Amino acid sequence: MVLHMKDVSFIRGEKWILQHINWNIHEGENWVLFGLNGAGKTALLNIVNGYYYPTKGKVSVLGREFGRDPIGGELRKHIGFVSSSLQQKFHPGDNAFEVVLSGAYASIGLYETPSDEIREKAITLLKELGCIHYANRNYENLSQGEKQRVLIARSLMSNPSLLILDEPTNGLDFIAREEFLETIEEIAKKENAPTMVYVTHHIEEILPAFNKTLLLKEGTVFSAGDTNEMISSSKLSQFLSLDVEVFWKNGRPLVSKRITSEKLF
Ligand SMILES: Nc1ncnc2c1ncn2[C@@H]1O[C@H](COP(=O)(O)OP(=O)(O)OP(=O)(O)O)[C@@H](O)[C@H]1O
Repeated sequence: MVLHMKDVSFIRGEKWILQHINWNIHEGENWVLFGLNGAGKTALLNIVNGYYYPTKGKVSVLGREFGRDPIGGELRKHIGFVSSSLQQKFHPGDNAFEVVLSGAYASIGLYETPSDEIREKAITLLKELGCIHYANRNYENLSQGEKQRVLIARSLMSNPSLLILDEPTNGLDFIAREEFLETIEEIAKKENAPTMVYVTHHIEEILPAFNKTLLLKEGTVFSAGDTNEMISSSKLSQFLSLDVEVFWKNGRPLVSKRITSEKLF
């Protein structure tokens, strides 16, 4: 089991941000975590990463139970994390190669001297992700799309068992987004691919590899299961409290608000 959450609730101040979350992720599944702004996605990810401790309930990540086993840097080495929120954290002056190398240590910044093997691995990943030609450039000067590719290479340095992609296409233009999604699809097809969790509020980004979806609404699980059942016109209309239609093209969904015939004329 990659993730096991049983009746997890989380309070901040007076506000219950998450309530009664039950979520199991098995090996071989890739999940979309879908929810509108303020649904609690970031809070849920922070619990998975061990940054927040649940107020109630049980959480196990990669077989380690929070509260029983030590959770920290060691666990985080097995969890790849790609989020544009990470981008501001790197030290000014670090180049793309150094950012990728730091993934081997799950650290922000490079504090150890990487072995030749680690350097080779970073170079291989930079090549695979099409970023080798800007490896020596200052990370902070790269475009959003370039930065996100570098972050994926960084996240794969430690061969993670779980890869979390937190709204990874933020700030990408259409072409950069589609290229980025192709890369994710390729990672999913690899032997020993990590289990992936893709967090988004954009339905059209749901790739065929993501066979499971959790719909999170106001801090609770609205529904969870096979993606084709979750991302259907009827389910999403209930979830969004808006009459919508879902169309599938090349294994990817598109959603639009249903227009009544009265409004057409
Ligand atoms: N420290 C806090 N104290 C009080 N409320 C908080 C705190 N942190 C988050 N919240 C609230 O909890 C709710 C869930 O926030 P969260 O950031 O997890 O949502 P999200 O689904 O990631 O949203 P978005 O898509 O906008 O990033 C929001 O209403 C937010 O205002």
